[in-house]
Parts: sequence; structure tokens; C-alpha cells
Amino acid sequence: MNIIDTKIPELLILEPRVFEDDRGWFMESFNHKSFTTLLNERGFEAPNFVQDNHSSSQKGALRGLHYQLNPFAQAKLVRVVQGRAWDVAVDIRQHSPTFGQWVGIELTATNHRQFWIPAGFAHGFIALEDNTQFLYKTTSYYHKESERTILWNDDSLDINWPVEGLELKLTEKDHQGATFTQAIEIGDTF
Ligand SMILES: Cc1cn([C@H]2C[C@H](O)[C@@H](COP(=O)(O)OP(=O)(O)O[C@H]3O[C@@H](C)C(=O)[C@@H](O)[C@H]3O)O2)c(=O)[nH]c1=O
Repeated sequence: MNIIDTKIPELLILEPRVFEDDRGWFMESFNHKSFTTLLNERGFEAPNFVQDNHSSSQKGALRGLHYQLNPFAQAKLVRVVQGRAWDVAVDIRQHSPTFGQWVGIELTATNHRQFWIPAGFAHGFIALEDNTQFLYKTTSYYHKESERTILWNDDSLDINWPVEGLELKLTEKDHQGATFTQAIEIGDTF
């Protein structure tokens, strides 16, 4: 597996080894031991995943920026198995040197990339193709009351979403997300 560091040390891009042959290809999409080792080697604690999620999105569907508050905060290991998505994680840990910064990467069915997003980050993505299948593991169960949304296009975050030419599709909840400043003021950060 190839690991790519990002400008935020806790956010990692994983590229599993893909074995190709006449039949197609094979890869280990998750291996507890190697995942634990790679996080421990970087001084991070290994997670315990409890839930697997799968969503299907039409082109232009934008989900986020979502997170759950403690004690239900979730770390996520995300990937795309069909189609293409642009995925973003925003550091909302108040005492972090990268507080308010974000990392965005393209996840596709063919680049097999996975994005490791620890707790303390808000997360969102936009589907760049119809029928984009998005899979992710989480370290905490879904807890509706703890769920929060920050506005995807918050001015102060200045996220460079690749939205040109796309007809955006958002839920009412996501249209009405809090600004980053509001989230900080009401204590909905980490
Ligand atoms: C996330 C989630 C939703 N649901 C239900 C609630 C709701 O009726 C329906 C759709 O929920 P949402 O609109 O919140 O789904 P969605 O917008 O896809 O939410 C997800 O967005 C991405 C960006 C994330 O990071 C995830 O953690 C999650 O928040 O599914 C569950 O039952 N369990 C879950 O874990």
C-alpha cells in the first residue's frame, strides 16, 4: 500500500496495491493489521470501525460538510467504487495548527484511493459522475442528535469545490448548514 501525506498530517491518502491479471484485478480494501501499523508508525491511534456506509449519488450531488459531536464523533475511511467524487475534509479542531484548513482529493473507481479522516474533521463530497458509489467505514454509530452541518460554501473556509458546469443537488439540511463562525461560536467544534 502506498501512503500519501497531505498538508494536514492527520489526513492520509491510501493507495492499496492492486493485483491485475487476465480476470481483472484484486485488492485488499481494508486490512486491520496494516492500517493499525501505518497509523501507529505516524504516532496516531488506530481506530475501531463499527459501521459501514454506502451512498449512491447523481452527478452534482453535494453532501456535507458533516460531522458528529463528541461522544459520537466519527473517524471515516472513505472511497469510491463506481464513478468519481471530489472529497474534502476540514479541520475543525480548535487547538490544531491547521484549524480551518481543508484538503480535497479526487476519489474514483479507477484510482482506488482511500481517504483517512480522523474525528475532529467535517467531511463532504460532490459526485462528479452519475451513479457514484461512495463507501466508508466509521468509528462511531450514526447519532442523529449529534450530527452537525457546516455550509459547504462557507466564505471563510474558501473551499475550492469543482462545481463549474454542474447542477448542484443538496438536501435542505445541507443548504441550511451553519457558517464556520457560527459553529465555533456555539461550541460545535472540537
Ligand atoms: C449518515 C446516516 C444517515 N442515515 C439516514 C438518515 C437520513 O434519513 C438518510 C440520509 O441521511 P443524510 O442525508 O444525512 O446522508 P448523507 O448526506 O449521505 O450523510 C453523510 O454525508 C457524508 C458527507 C458524511 O460524511 C457522512 O458521515 C454522512 O453525514 O439516511 C442513517 O440511517 N444512518 C447514517 O449513518
